[in-house]
Amino acid sequence: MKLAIGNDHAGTDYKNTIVDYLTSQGHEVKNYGTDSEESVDYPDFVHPVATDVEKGNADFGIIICGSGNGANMTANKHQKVRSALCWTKEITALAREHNDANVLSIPARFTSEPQALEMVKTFLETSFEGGRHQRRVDKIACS
Ligand SMILES: O=C(CO)[C@H](O)[C@H](O)[C@H](O)COP(=O)(O)O
Repeated sequence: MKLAIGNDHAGTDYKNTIVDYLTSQGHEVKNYGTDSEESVDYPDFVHPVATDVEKGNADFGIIICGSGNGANMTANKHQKVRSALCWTKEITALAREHNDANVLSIPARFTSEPQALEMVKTFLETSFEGGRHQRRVDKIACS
């Protein structure tokens, strides 16, 4: 898969672990995140991920900040992006099954690293169920 990942200073360690895992699995990963722990502004590192997903240059995006909220809000400004803030494997599976999420937002300061990795695996392995959920997803967009 083609994946795009972005993070601020709160997510650098998690990003490195996730990128190592994804590349070891043969995924193509574009890293838009900061590689430092110096304080930065999360929108600068999230908009490029959302743009890639929106334009079809990435199958999925993964974004990481301290709470996951700022990154999630930023990504969801993009028309074709459905970014889900997730903190458990179960919520992550539902974000794919019911919401057809195409971006996973991880709250690095409120999930363990193994749990974040588990969420990434679940996100990529879980399919959208369609059916009644498609109708609801179609109603999310406002133009
Ligand atoms: O969680 C975040 C945005 O939703 C960011 O990662 C920041 O860490 C958060 O805003 C806290 O800021 P700080 O500069 O790291 O104290």
